Parts: sequence; C-alpha cells; structure tokens
Amino acid sequence: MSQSFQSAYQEEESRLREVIVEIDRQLERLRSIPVYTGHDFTEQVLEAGREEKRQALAKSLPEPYFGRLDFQENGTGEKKPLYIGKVGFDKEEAGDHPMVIDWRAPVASLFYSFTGGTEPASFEAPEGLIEGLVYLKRNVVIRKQILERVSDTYNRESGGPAVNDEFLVYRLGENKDNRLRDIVSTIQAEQDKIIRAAKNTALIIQGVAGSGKTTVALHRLAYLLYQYKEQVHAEKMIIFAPNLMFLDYISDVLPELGVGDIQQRTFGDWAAELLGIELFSGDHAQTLHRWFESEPGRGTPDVNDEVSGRYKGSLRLMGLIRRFVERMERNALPDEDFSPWDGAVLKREAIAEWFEQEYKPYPLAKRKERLLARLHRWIEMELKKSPSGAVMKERKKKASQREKAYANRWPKFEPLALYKQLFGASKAAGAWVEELSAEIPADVLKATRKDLKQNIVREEDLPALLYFHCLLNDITGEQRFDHIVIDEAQDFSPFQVAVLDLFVRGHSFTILGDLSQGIHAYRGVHAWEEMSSLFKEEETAYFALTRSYRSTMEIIEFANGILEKGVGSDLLAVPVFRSGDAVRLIPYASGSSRTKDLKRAMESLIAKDYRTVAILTRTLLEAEALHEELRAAWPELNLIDGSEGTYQGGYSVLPVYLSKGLEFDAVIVADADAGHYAEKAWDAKLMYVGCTRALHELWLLHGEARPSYVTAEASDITAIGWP
Ligand SMILES: Nc1ncnc2c1ncn2[C@@H]1O[C@H](COP(=O)(O)OP(=O)(O)OP(=O)(O)O)[C@@H](O)[C@H]1O
Repeated sequence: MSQSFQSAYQEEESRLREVIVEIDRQLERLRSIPVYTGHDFTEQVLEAGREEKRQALAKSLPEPYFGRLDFQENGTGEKKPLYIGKVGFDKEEAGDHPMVIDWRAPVASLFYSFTGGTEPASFEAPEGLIEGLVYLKRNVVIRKQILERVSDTYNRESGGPAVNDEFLVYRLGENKDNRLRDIVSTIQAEQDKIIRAAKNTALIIQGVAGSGKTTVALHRLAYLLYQYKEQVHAEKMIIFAPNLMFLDYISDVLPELGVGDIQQRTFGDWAAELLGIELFSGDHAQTLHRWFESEPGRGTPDVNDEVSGRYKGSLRLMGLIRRFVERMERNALPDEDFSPWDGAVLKREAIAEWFEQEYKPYPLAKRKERLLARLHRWIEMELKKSPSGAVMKERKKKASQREKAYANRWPKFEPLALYKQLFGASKAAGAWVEELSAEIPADVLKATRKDLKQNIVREEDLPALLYFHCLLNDITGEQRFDHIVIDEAQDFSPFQVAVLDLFVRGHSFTILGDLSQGIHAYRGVHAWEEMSSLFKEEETAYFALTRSYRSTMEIIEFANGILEKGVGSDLLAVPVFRSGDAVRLIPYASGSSRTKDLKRAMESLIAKDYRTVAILTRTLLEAEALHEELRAAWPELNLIDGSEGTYQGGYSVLPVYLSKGLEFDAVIVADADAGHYAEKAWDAKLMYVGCTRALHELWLLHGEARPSYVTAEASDITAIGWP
C-alpha cells in the first residue's frame, strides 16, 4: 500500500467517523422529540418534516456518501472537499457548509460532468454559472458504515489527466443479482446530461444496448422530483415499460433513490383501465406466436406500413379518426324539431344554437349531455304551463317517451361504439362513414371488423380508442401527468406517443429506446423522426448514448459485428475498457444430443460462480421443452414465458425475444444457427438482443451452418469449441 494511498484512506476513515457521529447525533435528537399526533396544522407540517428527515438520515447511515470532489470556486481562494451522497444533509449548527450534498444538487453535477484536464470547470447554479478548479475526484465505497475502498479517478496534483474509468470498471465487474441497481456513484457525463435535462422537453434518447437507458430514465425521475419540487409530483409521473416482469426487475431503483409512488405500468394496462375495457386475453400470445414462433429459421415475416400494428399506430389513423369525429359532430344533431307532445315544439334552430354556440367549448360527449339536460329542463318548464293536473300528467307521460326517443337519435359518443362504426362492425351513422373506412388498408379493415363483431379488442386498438376518448371527453386533472417515461420506445408507435402527449403537461417526456433492438418492428418505429416530428423543434431534444456499460469489450465487439453484418446498422456500441473471456462459439457435437451440450454449457458457467445464467432459445416452444429436460439437474431453473409478474434471477431458460431489457452474468444462446436464425435483418436483431444480455460471458451453441452475421473464426474476441 503506497503512503499516499494510506493517508487518503486514513483521511477518509476519520471523515467517515465524523459524519456517522453527526448523523447519530441528529437522529437521536429527532427521535427524542415525541411524535405529534394532534390536529394543529402547523404542528402536523413540522412533524412531517421531522419524519422525512428521520427517514432520510436513517437511510443514509449505512452508506452516507460515495464520492468526493475538491473544488475551488473562482475568487474564493479556498479549496473545499464536497462529499456527495444519495441524501444530502447539513451540520446542525447554522453556517456550516453541507456535510453531504445530495447527488442531484447543482454543485454535485460537477462530480459527473467533469471529465478531467486542467481547464476550469463550471456548473449551473440558481444564481448563475459558477466556475472554478477541480483538484480531486474520489470514489469511496462504504458498506454498513465501513470504508471498503478509496479510488481516486482524478488528481490535479498528478498532472491533471482525464478522469479514469478504474472505479467504473470495478463496479461493472461485479456480478448481478435479480434486480437493476442505482448508479449514482458512477453516472457518466453523457448520462448526466440526460438526467439533468430541462423538464418541459420531449427527450428522445437512442442508446445502444447496455448504455444505461432504463437506469438513466429512473435517475432522471429522481432528479426532476428534486429540481422541480413545486411542479412535479411522484404520483403524477408514470413509467411505461414492456411487461410486468420488467417492471418488477426495475422496481428497486426508485426506492433506492428515495423516490416512491411513481406509477409503473404497461401501456396496455393503463389504457384499458382508463377506457374501462377488457383486452382480449389471447392477444399477447397470438401476436408473439405470429411474429416469433411460427417459422424460425425461415425468417420473420416482412413488415410494411400496411400491417395491422404499424397502421393502427400511425398518424394516418389518427387523422382519420379526427376527421371521423368532425363529421360526426356535424351530423350529430337530429334533423327535426323536438315536440314533447302534440302542440309543443322546440325548433331545431334553438337546439342547434345550444349545441353549436353555447356548448361549443365542451368536448362532444359533454355537449350532448348538457344539451339533453337542458332539453329536460325546457320540458319541465313547458309542463308547468299545463291547464290542469290531468293534462299535465298525460303530457308528462308522452314527453318522457319522446325525450327518450330523441336522445336515442343522437350518436353514442363512446369510444368503442364509434371505433366499431369506423371499422364497419356496427351500423354506420351515414354513407360518409363508409367513405372514411375505405381509407383503411383492406386486410386491416377486414380482420378488425371480424374482431370487433366478436367484441375482441387488442392492444393495438388502444391508441385509437384513447384518441376517441380524448376527442369526446375532458381529460381530468387526475388523469394528467407531470412527466411520462417511455422505456423500450422503439416498440411504441407515433400514434401512442401523440395520444400520450394529450395527457402530459408541457410535452414532458423521456422517450428511450434502441432501433437496433427493434424486434417488434411490426408495431414500433423504424426511425426516431417518426416521433420527433410530433413535436415542434423547440419542444424536443435528441440524445445518443453510444457507450455500453453492461458487457465486456469482447461481447460488445462481437455484438457490433452482428449489427454491421446482419442489420447494416451504424449504431455501434463503444465499450468501456473492461476485458473478459472471449465469446465462445461451440458446435453441437455430432451424434450427441443438443440438450446434453446445453446442459454441459450451463454446468460450466454455473461452476464459475455466476449468479445469473440464462439459456436463450429462439422460440417459446423450445424454451419450454428445454426447461422440462433440464429441470431434473436444476430444480430451481426458471422458465420465463412472458406471463410472469416477477423476475426471479438465478438460472433461467427463456425465448430470446423475452430477454429484452434484462441482463445476466452469463448467457448461452442456444441454436445460433441458420436453422433458427435466418439471413434477415430482423433475425439478426434478435441475435443482437440475445448477445447483449450478457455481462461477463457469452457462449453460442449451434448446429451446422451459422448465419453470416455470427462470426466464424477464432480471434481476439472469439474462441471456437469447448474450453
Ligand atoms: N454509469 C454507470 N455506472 C455503472 N453501471 C452502469 C452505468 N450505466 C449503466 N450501467 C449498468 O449497465 C447495465 C445496463 O443498463 P440498462 O439496463 O439501464 O441499459 P439499457 O440501455 O436500458 O439496456 P438495453 O437497451 O440493452 O436493455 C446495468 O447493469 C447498469 O447498472
């Protein structure tokens, strides 16, 4: 141990003791104050503040901070060490500078944005730009109040080189359990820019596999809550993610960051609940079967803008619905006057005046509701003019029948009813409806009509139904969001985002995805312009994350090869300098069974003490069969089939298309051969998704011929055969 390291360690050790004593002191004082349970509002607010502090301090006690930055602000002549942690707090004596600074505070941004060199650094504070010199950037690992590691990634005294990746590489080398974790101690400058971007912008982020998109989005939510305390509320934020298992997988990060109450949903669940409709239960399985299960090896079916998912997610359909509702509005008012009994008449012109002038500002369903309520009041007034009680009774009876009949002559302003009309699944309001329906691609029209006649609503129908809902009804304050995160956004459609934009204040979006992983291209976007064009130029910003943090250099280079050769993409990942074992290509032994080889691969990797190991098959059927065969060897082996609500970690078998978003210490791609993966960009994307799930080790087992994008020769990054 060098002398300077020893003194740094001792210095940090004594500082840690000082901080822990202070936290203990503050906690003790707070705990000694009796909890207020009375009705005085001021006291209640004070108690809530104390409770928040108690919790924050207790949470920070085991690991009060993770970083230190020595900074000298211009003109101060004083170099100050700033300690950065998940929770900030001051010494109790007034006038002392913070003991620990919250990682989201403006000054803490320096810890992340500073990339080295001797030039002055700056950060944006509420009072303006602050400039100064950075002397030291230090990472410390504290666990259960014990200082475990001190790592200087920049030291001005030693010549001011670039910040090094030593600590990052150490962190990335750790094995993972079954949950995504926070990265506050190692957020990188390119990620920090996204986390701290202004709130009222639709951020679109293209990030290569493993670039931290999901992680960054979660940290951004924590940042927005801190920075825009008054405008943003946790319960008014929502994260849309692809499935419940993925939501479970990411569910620890926000609590780790001290953030609760943020809604985490799938788009389907959220939209169906809002609309009060039930989705067809077989939809998911049918869709996956159609696109991923039917003919492995022969290549996934071709996709164009006329396939159902693409069309129903398009702005073309959105425009069509808008025109449909406009026509509906023009044709809504019945042609005749209203007569509650013979001799009494309310002229159509008078009703039109209410509908077209007075109630115009209201959405359509509300306009109808108000109009009919007013009509009812008019009837009551007229009834009062009756010459006798008997006549009044007679008239009332008649009026009630005619009022009902009149109301029935109005269209039903209900999303599903109108959607059915548009697709010809129920009686149309006029010939004009057919004119509009003719614009829908014939195959889509036919299949959807058939579905709707049987009351089958699929997930792909939801953007249209939601849009109908928005055109017909007010969006209530309760339904509105302060911020929306869309993860795996390459699988979202422009129509989905356009509708969500109606639900969010100030176009406040974080939209993240990777076009290279667009394996649901039958419904998702093919270029980010499809989404950015929904917003005005000043309302949107685009970021690209090119560095990949998940996998070793070998794995990333191998996966880049798949992208280049198989997808023709130039969205290649730049690895962090973390080297591991070569990617292994292993032919199945002739004469031996494939299962035996896969079992052997699994055994070898488990023997290396990896905590999460997965075998990825091309289809679910294959995963099920393999799971059945291997269960005897590993009773705890999980089968992931898309129906589960939680992610278990450990050892798993799953079809490759369900692995998206997840990661494993070691991955075995089964059947990486031409019999399972065709020479098609889409199949190459599937292979890319599979390979980029591996953190430390990747093995591909295969039959005779491999697709051309799976590299054949042994090299620095690939090894052939068993170790
Ligand atoms: N700055 C960082 N420091 C440490 N680890 C990081 C950092 N950024 C990302 N990671 C790690 O890299 C891995 C990938 O992160 P994440 O899943 O958020 O990426 P992604 O871009 O959403 O991936 P994909 O699109 O491939 O699913 C995670 O293990 C995450 O903890």
